[in-house]
Amino acid sequence: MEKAVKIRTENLCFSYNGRTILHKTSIEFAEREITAIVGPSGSGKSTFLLTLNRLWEAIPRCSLQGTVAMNFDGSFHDIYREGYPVTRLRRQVGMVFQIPNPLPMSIYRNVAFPLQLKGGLTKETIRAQVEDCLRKARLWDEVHDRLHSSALDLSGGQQQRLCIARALILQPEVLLLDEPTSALDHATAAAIEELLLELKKNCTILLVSHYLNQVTRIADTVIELHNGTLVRKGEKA
Ligand SMILES: Nc1ncnc2c1ncn2[C@@H]1O[C@H](COP(=O)(O)OP(=O)(O)OP(=O)(O)O)[C@@H](O)[C@H]1O
Repeated sequence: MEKAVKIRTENLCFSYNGRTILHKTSIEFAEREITAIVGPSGSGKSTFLLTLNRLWEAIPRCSLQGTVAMNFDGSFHDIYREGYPVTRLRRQVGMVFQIPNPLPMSIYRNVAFPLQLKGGLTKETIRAQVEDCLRKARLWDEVHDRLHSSALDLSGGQQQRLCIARALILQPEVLLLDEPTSALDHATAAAIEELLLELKKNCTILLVSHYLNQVTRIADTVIELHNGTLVRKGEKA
């Protein structure tokens, strides 16, 4: 049976300062799969991820045309439709960046604050969920005795895992991961890959990766960014 579609782009075009990065990209991503996005450095993979959560809107002189629609609650929603709440989108679509971006606050608060912002939960529930996400991201053992020290003092690989934990805390339906294991040793990267395989039971995962072995190990589908357009590997742009 064909898998349901979670994300659909239609004629998606994107440019920075008049320079076209994505050109008439129409593609679908299946629900509860890991799709790897590959392609040469500088081809626009990270940019494509930004079009799926509207984060590019903070960058000056960018322009986007076309449609990005996601299936939430059984029907497709155009995420750029006037009135679609960005706050809801950010809860539904989590992201881990290529360069870790911990906030200048404690390890604990970095993971807890999206839940604190959402509100309505007891301190105990938040604490339990923070621990769960730090364990899933394979960071708990290294930080459980210094949760209230600054996240900025963590190593690059620890910061990367912290950002994975933060992305998990709201249980997003879509997870965008830009080279999430680039700063990790082999064993930790393998543990994160296992986590992604576990997460895809409930989550649609798009993974930008330069590691062919990783892509082969965990991706259900491979999409290549070629001449500004995303195509399934093996298809012609
Ligand atoms: N904020 C920005 N302003 C202007 N140009 C940008 C900006 N961010 C990225 N670009 C340009 O857009 C192009 C695509 O960049 P992007 O980071 O999306 O590529 P990528 O495929 O993810 O690269 P890599 O594999 O090296 O991470 C590059 O030429 C880059 O210089």
